[in-house]
Amino acid sequence: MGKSKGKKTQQSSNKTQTTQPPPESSVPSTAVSVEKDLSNLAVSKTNEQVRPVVDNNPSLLCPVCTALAVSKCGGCNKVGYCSRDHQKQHWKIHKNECTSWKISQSPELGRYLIATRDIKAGSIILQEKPLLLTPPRITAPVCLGCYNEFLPPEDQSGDQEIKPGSCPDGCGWPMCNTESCKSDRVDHGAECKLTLARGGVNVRNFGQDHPMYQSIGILRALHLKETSPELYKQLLSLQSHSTEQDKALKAQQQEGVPQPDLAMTVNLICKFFNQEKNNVNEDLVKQLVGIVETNGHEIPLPGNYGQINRRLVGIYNVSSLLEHNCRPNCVKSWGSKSKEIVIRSSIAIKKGDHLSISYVDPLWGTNDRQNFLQMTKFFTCKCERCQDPTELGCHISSIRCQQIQCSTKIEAEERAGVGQSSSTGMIVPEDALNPESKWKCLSCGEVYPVKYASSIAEKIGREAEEFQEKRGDADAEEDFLRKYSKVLAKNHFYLLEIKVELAQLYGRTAGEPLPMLPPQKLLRKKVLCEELLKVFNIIVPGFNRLRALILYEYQAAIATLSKLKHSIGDISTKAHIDDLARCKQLITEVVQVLSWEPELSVEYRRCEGAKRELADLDETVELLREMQTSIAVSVHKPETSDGQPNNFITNQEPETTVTTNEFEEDLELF
Ligand SMILES: C[S@@+](CC[C@H](N)C(=O)[O-])C[C@H]1O[C@@H](n2cnc3c(N)ncnc32)[C@H](O)[C@@H]1O
Repeated sequence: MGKSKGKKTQQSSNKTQTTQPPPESSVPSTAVSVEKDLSNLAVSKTNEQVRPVVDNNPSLLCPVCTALAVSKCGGCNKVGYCSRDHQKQHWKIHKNECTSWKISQSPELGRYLIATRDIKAGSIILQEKPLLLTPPRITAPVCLGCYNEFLPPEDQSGDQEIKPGSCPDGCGWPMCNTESCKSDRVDHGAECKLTLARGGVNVRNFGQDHPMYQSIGILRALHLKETSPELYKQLLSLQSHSTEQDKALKAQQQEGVPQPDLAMTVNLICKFFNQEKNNVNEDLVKQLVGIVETNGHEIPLPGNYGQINRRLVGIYNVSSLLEHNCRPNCVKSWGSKSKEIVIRSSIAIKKGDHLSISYVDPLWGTNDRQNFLQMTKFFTCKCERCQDPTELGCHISSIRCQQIQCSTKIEAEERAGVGQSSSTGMIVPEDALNPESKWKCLSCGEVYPVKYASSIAEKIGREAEEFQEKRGDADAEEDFLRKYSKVLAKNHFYLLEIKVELAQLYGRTAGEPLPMLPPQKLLRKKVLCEELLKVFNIIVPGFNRLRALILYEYQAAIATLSKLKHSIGDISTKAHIDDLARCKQLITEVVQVLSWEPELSVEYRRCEGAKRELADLDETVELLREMQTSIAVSVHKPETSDGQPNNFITNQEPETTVTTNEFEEDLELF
C-alpha cells in the first residue's frame, strides 16, 4: 500500500541490445509451474524495424544441426540449441525473431505476457494483424466498409454527411456511395456472403441502435472458420467469460436494467442466418459474443475533421493476452490501413515484469475503474494503484475533510503553494478495494460512512453533467475548478478532466491565440500543465498520448513566456536559448509519440504541426546563438581600432539566467 514515486520506480537500466545472443536456459524449462510457457502463438511478421515474430512451433531440435536441443534461447525461450556455439551461429537469424516476451499463466490472471529481457521505453514489443474486425455489437447503422455512421435522412444536410447507398453485391446492407467503400469490401465479404445466402436484408432506421448489427461480429467469426481455420482456432482459444456474462445479464434483467438482448443475437445467427444447419448453437454464439466483448480493442478511426467518430472493434491473437493495469507499462496504437495493432513499452521494463495496458481511462477514479472492469471484463483489479486508497498519492478519488482544523491546514498549504498532491485533510476509503468501506480523514482521523463520499461524488457528477454545455468556456471552467476544489481533492477526476481541457484551451482559441494570450493566462496554462504532468508521471508514466498532448501545450507556454521575457529584457539571450532548447527536447518527444497516432487524427495533425515548430525552433535558436556570438565578440574586443579600450558595453546581456523552473527536473522520466 506504500506510496510510489512513479519516476523513481519506473527507472531501469536502458541497456542497448547486445550483438551476443541472450544466455541459454536449460531444456526442459525449469520455470515455476504457475508460469507455464505457452509461447506458441503466431504473430504476423512485421515490416517496421526489427520485429519479434513468434515461433509457431517451438522446436527442441537445434536449428543449425537438427540435433536434440539441450538449452533454449534465454531471450524468448522458444528456440532450442545443441550447444552455445550453434546458438551463437544462429543468432544472426534468430535476433530478428527473438521476442522480448513470453506467455505465462496464473490462476488469478489467466494467460498474460511477461518480459523475457529488459526493454527500453518506446520500443515496439509486438505488432500483429487482427483476427477479426467488427463494428460494436450495439450500434446504429454504419457503413460496413469505412464504419461511418449514417445519419437519419432528416439530419443529412451538407456534402460531408455520409449518405447510405447499398452494397453493390445486392445483399442489402447499407454502404457509403464512395468508390473506396464500394471497391474495398474485404471486411464486409463475410456477412455479405451469408446474407445473400438467406435472400438479403433490409436495414433502415438510421440514427438509432439497430438489432441487425448484433450479427456482424459473429458472422465474420463464422466466416473465418471456413476461410482460415487456423485463425478461427486462435479466436476460439481466447477467453469468453460467457458463463459470467450470462449470469450478469440475468441479474441485471431482474433489476430492470435494459440489456442488449443476447437471445436476439442467438436467434439472428441460428435462425435468421440459418447457421443451425452448420451446427452453430446458442453456446457457440454466446462464446463468440463473449470473446469479442472480453478481448475487443476499440480502434480509433478519425473522421474528416480528425475527430474520432467511428467505432471499430479489433480482436488480436497475442495482444488480447495483455493484462490490465491501472498504471500500465505499455501503450497501443494502430496502423492506418491494415488495422495492425502495435504494442510499445511506455516506460523501461525489467526482465520478468508483466506487460500491461489499461482497459479503462486511467484518469477515472478507482470506483469507476473497478465497476467498469467488473461489469465488462469480470475481474477485480488488484494493482498497486487500486489497492492504495490515495491512488499512489495522487488522490484521484479523494474528497476534502470539512472539519475546521483540516480546512485551515489545507488553506495554509495552498497559501504556501504546496499541496497539489498533499494528503492533508484528504478523506479516502479505509479499504480501497471494498466499495462498502468507510472513509476516513488522513489528518484528523474522522470516519465517514461510505454514503457520505458517494453522495458527494454523485451530486458533483450530476453538476459536471449539466456543466457539459459550458465546456470550452475558460472562465466557466475556472469557476468550476474553484467551486469544487473546496470539496474535492485537487487532482480529483472531475477536476482533472477540466484541467486537461483548460490546459489545451488557453492560447488555442481564435480570439486569444498564444502570442496574444495575456501573461497571467500564459502562466496559468503553464501551471496547469505542470500539475497535470506531475499526476501523469505517477498514474500513466512514460510515453503516451495524454502526456504528449499536455507536453505540447507546456512547451508552447514556456516558449511564449520566454520570448515575452526576453523581449522586455527580463532574461538573457542565454537563458532564452536554454528555455528554447528545453522546448526542443519536449517537442521531440511530442513528435515521437504523436506520430504513432492514426493518420488524419487530431493528434497526428498536431504532430505534423509540432514537426514544423521544431524546425522553427531550430532556426530561432540558431539566430539567437549568432546574435549572442556577435555580441560576445564586440563585448570582448580588447581595444578599438584606434588602440583605446573598448567601452561599448550597452549591448551586453544581463547576467540573469532565469530559466523555466525546478519542475523541469520532475519531468525527467527516463
Ligand atoms: C483480454 S483478456 C486477457 C487474457 C486472458 N487472461 C486469457 O487468459 O485469455 C481479459 C481477461 O483477463 C483477465 N485479466 C486481465 N487483467 C487482469 C487483472 N489485472 N487482474 C485479474 N484478471 C485480469 C480477466 O479475466 C479479463 O477478463
